[in-house]
Amino acid sequence: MSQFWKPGAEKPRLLDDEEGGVLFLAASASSSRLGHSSIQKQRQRLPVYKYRTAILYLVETHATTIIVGETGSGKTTQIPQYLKEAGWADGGRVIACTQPRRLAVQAVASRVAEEMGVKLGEEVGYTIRFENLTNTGVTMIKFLTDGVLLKEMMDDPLLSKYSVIMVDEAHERSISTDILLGLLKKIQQRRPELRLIISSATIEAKSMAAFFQTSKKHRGMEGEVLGPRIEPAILSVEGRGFNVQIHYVEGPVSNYVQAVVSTVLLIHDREPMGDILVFLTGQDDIDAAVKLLTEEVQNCGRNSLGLIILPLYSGLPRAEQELIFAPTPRGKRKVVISTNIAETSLTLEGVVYVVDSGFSKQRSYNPLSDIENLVVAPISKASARQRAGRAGRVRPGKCYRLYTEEYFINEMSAEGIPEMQRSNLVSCVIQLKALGIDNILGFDWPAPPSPEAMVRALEVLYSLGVLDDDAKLTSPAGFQVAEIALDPMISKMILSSSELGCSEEIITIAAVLSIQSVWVSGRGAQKELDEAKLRFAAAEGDHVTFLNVYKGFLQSGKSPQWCHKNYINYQAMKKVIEIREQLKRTAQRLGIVLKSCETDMLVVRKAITAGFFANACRLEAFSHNGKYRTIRGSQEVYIHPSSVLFRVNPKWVIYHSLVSTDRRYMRNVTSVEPSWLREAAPHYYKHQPPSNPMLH
Ligand SMILES: Nc1ncnc2c1ncn2[C@@H]1O[C@H](COP(=O)(O)OP(=O)(O)OP(=O)(O)O)[C@@H](O)[C@H]1O
Repeated sequence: MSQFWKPGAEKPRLLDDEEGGVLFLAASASSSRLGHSSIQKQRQRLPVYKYRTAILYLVETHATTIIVGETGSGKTTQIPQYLKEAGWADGGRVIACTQPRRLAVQAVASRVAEEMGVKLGEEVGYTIRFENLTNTGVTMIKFLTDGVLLKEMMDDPLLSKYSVIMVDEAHERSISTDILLGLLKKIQQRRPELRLIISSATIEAKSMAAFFQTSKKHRGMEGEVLGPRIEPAILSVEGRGFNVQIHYVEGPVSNYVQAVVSTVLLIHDREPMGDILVFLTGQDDIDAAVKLLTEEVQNCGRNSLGLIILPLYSGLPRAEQELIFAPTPRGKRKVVISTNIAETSLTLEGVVYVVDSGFSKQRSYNPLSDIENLVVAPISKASARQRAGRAGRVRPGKCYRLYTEEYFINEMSAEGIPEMQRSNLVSCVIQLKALGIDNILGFDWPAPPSPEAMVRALEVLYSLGVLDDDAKLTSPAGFQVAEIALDPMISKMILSSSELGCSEEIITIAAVLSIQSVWVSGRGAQKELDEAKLRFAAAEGDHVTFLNVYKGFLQSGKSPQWCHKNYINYQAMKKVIEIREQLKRTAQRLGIVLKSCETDMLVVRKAITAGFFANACRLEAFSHNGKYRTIRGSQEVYIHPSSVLFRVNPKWVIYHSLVSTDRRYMRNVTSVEPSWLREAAPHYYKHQPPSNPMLH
């Protein structure tokens, strides 16, 4: 291992072997078996405990408190409890703590309930989309995603039941977090008694403080200043849990999936027991790594029984995701191979080793071409630290970075670019409109998006019939699209399917589009996979092919063997069923009639066009290599090799998303008629007169 790996120069800041040993022993038993007094002792050992009084004082006296503390210092699990102990949840008030990700919401809520010795869903609860485990009048601490808190604002614009709102992991700067920060600043001006805590491991505290600095004081009848101090307080929590030794590769890695597999095997062969958490980019990488690792373990005659290999990504069914929390059986080692969904707030008790590929899938958006891509891109130092922080939470750990130390120091950016500035803003604008924010261009953002991106979003929403001439939500379509709370293009497709009589089919398609892929993307079986796809392939394209796969899955009695035989990802299909059920409930709530069009795929394609007309492309005349151009923006794009329309190259297509590798590829493609585009969005294509060759 020493030839490949070089220990990092960074010195451990807190390493107390004796204490580590004690905690290790305690935590190696499942924490549910820990006594209450043990848990209380653990709580008091966390670095944040020393700051309890300071935190409570600052929250009492300041409208906004910014807390910066190393990962594992105890911010997420402890601060809400301190607030509750200090009375902030008295009188029916609620303390909210937001997280960017659902998995973290559930995990942290159940940990805090356990620490408080209460049943989850009572004093401590959580809400994520489609799932509310709280008890009104009883729940005092509520964990929720920032997206859910935004949704709550639709019914209660001032979030009046909350006394303190803690926006956790603010450094992630997801679109929802940024919208939330902007809106909370507004709410504070109307509700001086509301307290905000912005917490993160690495946040740029000064710029965040500048954002929350407001000159507007709350004054009483006599002009006296009322309420807490309006300039934000900044508190830095020193110290972290346990030491994490960082190792870097000596030279750049050419294939990170392969490198991940070799590193896991090396750890398994040479390092003492302890689970491994690997960070890769997405489902395809993860599936490939799981397959490769399983084969390696079997082929090399290693003790395969010793390794439990678990994938983790958002497209996995809940039950599968939760396997990562199960205690590792004695004598075995768990390897969790994950996207960045496990990057923040999660504590996996057994994890001692982290392997960091240095990459993640990130959105990138060019407002001039109006093209949004999902690209595999290098992570920031902030992310790298979060990833390393998943080890060393209940005992010392090691992190293996698949990049060089020089790269980390000199080339990796300190923070990621806020999602707001690298995304298509269609969903963001609709959310703000639904919350009654009319002057979107003048909204006070923590990091303003480009005006071009805003204008593009307004234009698409207008063409989708979601906004009217005054840029207000239309009724009922605009409000319904906002209520469905998916990508507005998908929501519009669902609404149109109701009129076209194919909502059953379109809801299935919407569910499939919400996961990364229904196919097994293993290595070395491309030919078999292609053959399997042919069995389901529909001439109309990928969307109708998904309907064939779904039908086949139901006819097989949802059989895992059938999936295996047909190179279909069984877990993904279970997730499709799960999401489909949720969408059905939403559709019913909105009064959408669930109806099947049976075999009439023309209406299905029309409904898809009604949502995705903005993603239309035309095959270039005389193109022999399948080159398409987008209608708006005239960008060069190609059909992705995974599409059933690859090499078929119909003249007109629409796509669901783009990925960039050597070229820009369209994923999930369906052939359409140009006349449907004009029908679906006359405004959007109004600059493309009938005489324009692009629309013929
Ligand atoms: N489920 C759990 N099982 C065992 N210990 C846990 C669990 N959850 C939290 N802890 C302990 O509490 C510590 C603090 O966790 P917490 O999530 O509050 O930290 P944090 O400062 O918010 O870190 P991060 O920024 O990484 O979320 C962990 O390092 C760990 O020691």
